Amino acid sequence: MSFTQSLRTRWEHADSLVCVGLDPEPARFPARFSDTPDAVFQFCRDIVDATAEYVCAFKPQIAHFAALGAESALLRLIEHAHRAHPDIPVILDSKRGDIGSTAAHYAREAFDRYAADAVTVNPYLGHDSLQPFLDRADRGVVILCRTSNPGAGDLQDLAVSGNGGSRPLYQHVAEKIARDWNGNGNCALVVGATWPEQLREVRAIVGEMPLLIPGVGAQGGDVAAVVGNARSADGTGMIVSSSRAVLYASNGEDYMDAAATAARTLRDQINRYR
Ligand SMILES: O=C(O)c1cc(=O)[nH]c(=O)n1[C@@H]1O[C@H](COP(=O)(O)O)[C@@H](O)[C@H]1O
Repeated sequence: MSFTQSLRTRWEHADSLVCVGLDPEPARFPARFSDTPDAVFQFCRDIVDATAEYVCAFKPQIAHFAALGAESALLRLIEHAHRAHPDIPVILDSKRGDIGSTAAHYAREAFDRYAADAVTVNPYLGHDSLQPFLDRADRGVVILCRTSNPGAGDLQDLAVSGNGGSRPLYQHVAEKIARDWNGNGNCALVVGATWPEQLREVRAIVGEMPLLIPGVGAQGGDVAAVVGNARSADGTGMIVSSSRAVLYASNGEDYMDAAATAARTLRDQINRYR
């Protein structure tokens, strides 16, 4: 089943639009992991198992593993997620973007080495730089559009002209991808939860395309505004992602229960508004 199909199936069967982001920071792990050599894998595995019931996707962030030299933990974590929770797609967050010949290696890294169902990428090198990802029709290509960070507008809001008018670059990106780059139907866009107005603009441009929406929880995005502005016509269309607010809901012995409660609460909050 393709990424897009498995996402839609999971939205329906789990009745959840929540994605749990896996951003390991060992200094924030519960004390029981302090002498555990394989702490990164074990902590993330516990979070995956504790929250699986409440999510439509998992999103491991590659730098959080690579900076610790923990690529093997990332590999085993994705393997575990596929084996234990085969209906839940895994989005590798690596925000890649390079010339086509190098991009082909990044696509193999994400889809073949790590066996991710989808990957985040940066569109600013242009269409050919994403072609190796787009060609993998069964996998998802999740493309940065209007990011959640405070400086997102520095470049993404610059006015660009085309089609007889002028508009912000992120809107041009959204239209280009929806109209020209999504021939395999495997694209999704990243728009931060911290920008509800821009979410509304992007939804109006892209129709039913899935939006990955990070920025609720630790970054303070408002769930009601996100859902009101970003849901698709059928009340889905969103992968609302939270990392730290779920992972580090407790650093005590109850860390799994606390993470499960945080994921369930977010699911219920989203469902109230859609
Ligand atoms: O692509 C992403 O996932 C992403 C895009 C974006 O615009 N903003 C953003 O925060 N992210 C990622 O989403 C996660 C957010 O983590 P929390 O703020 O802890 O929920 C981090 O792993 C970020 O790298």
